[in-house]
Amino acid sequence: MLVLDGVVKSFGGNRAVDGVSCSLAPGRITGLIGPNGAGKTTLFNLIAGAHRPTAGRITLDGRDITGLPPHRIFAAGLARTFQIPRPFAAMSVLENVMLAPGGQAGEAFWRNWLAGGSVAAQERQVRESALHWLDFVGLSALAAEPARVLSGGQRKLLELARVMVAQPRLVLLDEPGAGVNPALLDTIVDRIAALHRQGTSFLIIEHNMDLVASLCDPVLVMAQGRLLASGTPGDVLRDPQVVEAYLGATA
Ligand SMILES: Nc1ncnc2c1ncn2[C@@H]1O[C@H](COP(=O)(O)OP(=O)(O)OP(=O)(O)O)[C@@H](O)[C@H]1O
Repeated sequence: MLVLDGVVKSFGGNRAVDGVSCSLAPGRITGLIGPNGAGKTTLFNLIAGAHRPTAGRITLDGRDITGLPPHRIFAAGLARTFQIPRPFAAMSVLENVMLAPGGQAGEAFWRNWLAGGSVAAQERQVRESALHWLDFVGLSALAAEPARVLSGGQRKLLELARVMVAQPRLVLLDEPGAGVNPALLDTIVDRIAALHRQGTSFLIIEHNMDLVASLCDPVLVMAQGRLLASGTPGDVLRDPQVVEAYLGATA
């Protein structure tokens, strides 16, 4: 569903992503692991349109999305969450979920997204959908609270609800397990698995190997901007090149 062909991103002389080619099959939860600075987040930024590739091509379901702005890529069915979610602290949890993604003027975005009807009817539709997804991630009881009361893990769940309102086919999650307490981590894993069963595909950057092993197959490994290995979680974690890349990065 997503194909990367020779994707490069240079920052000055530093090739943060150095010729990555791979394809993601639909219906999978693909993991993306690698030591700090390997280029994982930069690759996400390229796929989601936050950065323009220096070279290479990215296609989504056969459509060239290389260099498109984030809101166009989102509208094409690809959503992403951030490593450190920053909800609008003073707005309610529900209002945060109702916000249009990608810095769009909310009203105009949803008007294009939804078919016909009055503005009031459309707002009702977005609100109902937001409430549904809040319930799905277990945050309904906090809908009216300001987002500032949410813990790190709850903010991750809020982000998940927020992207699901537009029903993307492929979701990029940047470290869903980072800074999340063990009880909420189980909820996050369970919700991702449920969305996967309902047909959503995922690409997940994660350092928590338990999370990777329980959700992801296949797993892609990046090191120094390049794709180093891919396979089942068991295979890649046993791969001597992968072990060396991690040890080298911490040496
Ligand atoms: N906007 C930028 N300008 C300059 N250099 C950047 C920029 N973004 C990333 N880099 C560099 O690109 C390289 C890859 O960084 P990136 O954040 O993609 O790695 P990562 O694999 O996501 O790491 P982590 O696991 O620590 O999040 C690093 O050397 C980083 O310093």
